[in-house]
Amino acid sequence: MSAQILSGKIFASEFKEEAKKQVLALKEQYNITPGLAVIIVGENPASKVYVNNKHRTCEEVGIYSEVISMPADTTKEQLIAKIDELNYRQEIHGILVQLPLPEAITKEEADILNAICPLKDVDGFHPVNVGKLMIGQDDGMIPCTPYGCLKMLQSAKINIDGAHAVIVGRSNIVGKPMGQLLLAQNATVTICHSHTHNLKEICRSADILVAAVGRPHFITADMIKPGATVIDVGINRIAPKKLVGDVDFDNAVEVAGAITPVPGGVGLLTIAMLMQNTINAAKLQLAK
Ligand SMILES: Nc1nc(=O)c2c([nH]1)NC[C@@H]1CN(c3ccc(C(=O)N[C@@H](CCC(=O)O)C(=O)O)cc3)C=[N+]21
Ligand SMILES: [Mg+2]
Repeated sequence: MSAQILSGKIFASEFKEEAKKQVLALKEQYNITPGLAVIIVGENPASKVYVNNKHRTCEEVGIYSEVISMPADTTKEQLIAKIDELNYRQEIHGILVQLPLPEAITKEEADILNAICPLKDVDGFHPVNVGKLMIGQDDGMIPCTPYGCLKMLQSAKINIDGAHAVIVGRSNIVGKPMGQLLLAQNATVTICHSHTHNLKEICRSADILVAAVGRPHFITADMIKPGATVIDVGINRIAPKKLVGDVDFDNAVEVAGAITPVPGGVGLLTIAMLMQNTINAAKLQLAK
């Protein structure tokens, strides 16, 4: 039997509808429009596509959005000065610095992201928000991709409590926060990576398998337990117009119980949750 396809398009439109309602309610009750500022440094073509998608989605949901383009030779100090300006602007509730940064300032990434006020950190990358997620304090920002994956699992009524969740990949953006979120929902969590022994056997014991490796077709059908839920977080551009995930979808779909496609999967959820985080940020700032 072929797996249920977990369509990012359908879940994202559900989450965006929820976001729209909250935007209207904020307007009605407090006369506030959530505002998002996205900073893009340099000329990365993929980044431009993503930033445009974010801007368009803001319009769709009713969020005010500003895209701030800075030249590739922007210094760390100039970028932090811009972030600081946005930290102080009341109508901006969320700040996102699009990654990757140009090579010249890649090494300063931590200092740059730490300059964002944690209350406006809609990526959830600031150490304060990472810490809040770790200790289960629910007034922080949750990174958009894992947040979207969790919301999708809940919306699809896939059991998390007591399930074995195996995450392949230990990045700060996906693997680690995904593990914390699933743990908070009472999953038994295993995080695997490039040094893991017996990867295939561990993956095969997963009820929920999250692939966030960054290698095309890394997860093959023989690594999947029949009936398992497979979430593919990979976005690998293997040709100018050809995007594939980390999962060998065509074969995996015959084994899994439910599976996300690429494209049309988790990427769309990521943007939808950025909308939700901007709204959450506006609500948090209202309370302060
Ligand atoms: N500070 C920061 N925050 C991010 O959240 C962030 C970032 N930097 N840098 C790059 C990654 C990547 N990312 C994606 C967002 C949407 C899609 C998406 O919408 N994908 C669609 C279409 C993709 C396409 O066709 O190009 C899909 O999968 O169907 C993908 C990837 C956010 N990122
Ligand atoms: Mg099947």
